[in-house]
Amino acid sequence: MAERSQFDHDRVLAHKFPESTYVYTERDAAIYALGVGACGRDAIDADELKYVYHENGQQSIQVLPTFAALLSLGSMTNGIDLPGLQYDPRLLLHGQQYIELYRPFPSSASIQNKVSLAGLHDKGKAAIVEIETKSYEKESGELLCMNRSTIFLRGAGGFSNSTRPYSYSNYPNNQVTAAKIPKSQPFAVFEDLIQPSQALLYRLSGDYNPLHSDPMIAKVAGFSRPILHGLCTLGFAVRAIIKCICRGDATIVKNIFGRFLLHVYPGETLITEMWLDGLRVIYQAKVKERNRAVLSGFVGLHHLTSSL
Ligand SMILES: CCCCCCC[C@@H](O)CC(=O)SCCNC(=O)CCNC(=O)[C@H](O)C(C)(C)COP(=O)(O)OP(=O)(O)OC[C@H]1O[C@@H](n2cnc3c(N)ncnc32)[C@H](O)[C@@H]1OP(=O)(O)O
Repeated sequence: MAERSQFDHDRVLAHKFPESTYVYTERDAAIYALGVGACGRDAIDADELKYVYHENGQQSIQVLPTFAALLSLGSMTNGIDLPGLQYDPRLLLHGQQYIELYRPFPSSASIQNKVSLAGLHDKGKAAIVEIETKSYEKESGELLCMNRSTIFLRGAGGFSNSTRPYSYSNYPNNQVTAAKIPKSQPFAVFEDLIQPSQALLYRLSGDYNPLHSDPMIAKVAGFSRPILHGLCTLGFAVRAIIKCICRGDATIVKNIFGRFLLHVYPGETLITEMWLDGLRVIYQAKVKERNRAVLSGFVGLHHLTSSL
């Protein structure tokens, strides 16, 4: 545990994160799409070929909305650097991700990321850090998306007074809350196999955390073998929602929230259950083999498709 004397609330809140740049091309968007299982069951999938190939003579490939999460990764590849917060990077887990999309992504772009601290919480056994990243297209200066990434640092809690554990956040509590899963039958269910090599493919999109590829590191972190990236699981679940609820039209996705409840092993089967609640899709993803929920959240839509 970090020593209490090292924690200085004012210093932490005054901390400035460096801006980061992220440049991507169509190739990156296609590798990402394959990494989250697009066309994984059917190489000519009518809803998904457009994410990996210039189908029907289209000028550029389309970009999945969850690609937005990669933009926030750039600011964290060297770890989370907060004054007074010490943690073992091998025990880091991704806790939650919230994404707001302001317009569809171009198939290639140069992005400027502005990064800030959105939250910090002392949970005793763990510290929770929330990082907000606003991503602007360099050429137009337009804001493309906002990501809020919640990082769960096991063993790094206890840095504040235990009778009044430190908790700070700079956004409304009701903006992102764990989704309440309805008791009713889901509106739609989608089953997908996560290939045994999925994490090895997904990491090529920029998250090279060895927790997802190195058996020894995975053991140190408490897992029997390397686990799947949380954002890969999120990509699978949102792709299922785009297929089943958006009828393949990803442009109607407005925002995305997911809480990672439990790790996923590559090679497992993911079942995504979806419920419609107005313009919000509540979802839960379960691992079939262990019958355990691993991810839950919501996807907000601009409108419903006419065929629903
Ligand atoms: C783009 C940005 C990228 C960022 C870098 C990411 C790098 C990646 O390479 C890393 C990954 O992808 S890791 C893989 C994905 N994540 C996971 O597999 C984690 C799955 N979840 C768990 O194991 C547990 O929920 C666990 C361990 C997280 C929590 O379980 P418990 O220890 O049992 O916690 P619990 O006692 O239930 O709760 C303690 C307090 O913590 C809050 N909390 C719990 N789960 C949370 C979660 N997932 N996210 C945020 N907060 C969470 C609880 O609310 C509780 O607080 P309180 O007592 O105030 O209610």
